[in-house]
Formats: sequence, structure tokens, C-alpha cells
Amino acid sequence: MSAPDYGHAFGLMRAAAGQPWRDYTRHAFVEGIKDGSLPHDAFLHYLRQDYVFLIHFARAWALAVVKGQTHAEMLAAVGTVNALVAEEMQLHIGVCEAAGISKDALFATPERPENLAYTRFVLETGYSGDLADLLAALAPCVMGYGEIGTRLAAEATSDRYRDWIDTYAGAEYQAACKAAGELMDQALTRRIGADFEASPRWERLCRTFCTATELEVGFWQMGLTP
Ligand SMILES: Cc1ncc(CN)c(N)n1
Repeated sequence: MSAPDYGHAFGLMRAAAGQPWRDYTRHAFVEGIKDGSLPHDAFLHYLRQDYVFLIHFARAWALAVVKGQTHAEMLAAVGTVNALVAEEMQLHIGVCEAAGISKDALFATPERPENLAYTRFVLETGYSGDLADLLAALAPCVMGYGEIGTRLAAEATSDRYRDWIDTYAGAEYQAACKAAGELMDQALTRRIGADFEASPRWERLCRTFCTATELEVGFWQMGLTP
């Protein structure tokens, strides 16, 4: 099946990332969700780390509000902060509560270095750059899970992790991916020009995207080692 369309800039960066993108979206952890072979303790460990990840990721999207230059940019970033805090994190709270892990325990999860490395890379990219830099660091997270969710919804051979798959394949998450792709196209055009892939900034933006993709691979790997 072909990957969903999340916009022009994203499509180019995804293609430029090459093998790391495949390593991320087809990681053994993902394949374990697909066929249900992923051990449940690894899934819970990942989910606890991911809850901490989403706290810092929501901070990074809040930084996108700060870096926005138009009402439309600010509105799109605010919408993503809300989707992360009000919707995506509910999956983590719900699954962990069902496994006897309280919200307080979840919030107090000690952060693993792979987790810290990823979120602080994204935040630092945003602090030291503009919205185009920040979005290049944020995109692999948002759209990668959209792509994984879509593929797993079509290919899963087990219902063990169906709630997780449905969250990322679902209409709300897919709409967030499309909105992020539109925001990225508009933000790059506004700051760099319509022909942004021909600009001297393009290579650096692709490198940022690729580094974030590699940090996603590291995150899955961390998930396999509770
Ligand atoms: C590490 C990671 N990357 C991406 C996503 C999807 N927002 C997530 N929840 N966690």
C-alpha cells in the first residue's frame, strides 16, 4: 500500500531520509504491535516513556505557537498542543490505568536517556531556529505514527494492540497529520519561498528531519528493553 499524503515538504523530506525512515516505520517494535508478538511488559514500558515524551513534545508544539508569525500558524500549533494533551495522552492514561498504573505513577516515570535525547533535540532545534527548523524536527514524530497507524490498520494480524493502532489510524490523528503537513508547506513557503527545496537551507532542514527519524528508531529500540 502507498503511504498517506501529508504534504509536499514532508514527502520530500521523507524521501531524503531514506533507510532511517524505513528503519523507523518498520522497526521490530512496530512489527510486534502488528502481529501481537510484542511482550506486554515492553508495551507498557514504552507507553510510560511515551507519556513522558508527549509532555515534552507538547512543550515543543507550544514553542511552535511562540515561533508562529501569523494567526493561522498559531492556531495550527495550538490545535496540535490540544490534540496531544487532550486526546493522544488519554490512550496512555487509559491503557496504564487498566494495567494498574495510576496517573501519578505515570507522570513520575523516570525518563530514559533515549527519550531525553529525542525531546531535547527537538526543543533545542526550536529554541535556536525558526518555525521551519522546529517543524522539520517535529514532523517525523507526527507523520511517522500516522503512516505506521495506517499501515497497521490494514495489515495487523492480531487485535492485542488494537487500541494503539486505532488511535494512530483514526480520523482525528490523520487530520492532525494533514494539518501539520499543510502548516509545514505554508511555514517553509513564507520563510524560504515557494521553491524551498532549492534553497541553501533545505539540506539542513532535511538533516534535522533525518536526525529526528534516527531518534525515533532509538526510541523503539529503548521500548524493547524494559
Ligand atoms: C516517540 C513518539 N513518536 C511519535 C509519537 C506520535 N505522536 C509518539 N506518541 N511517540
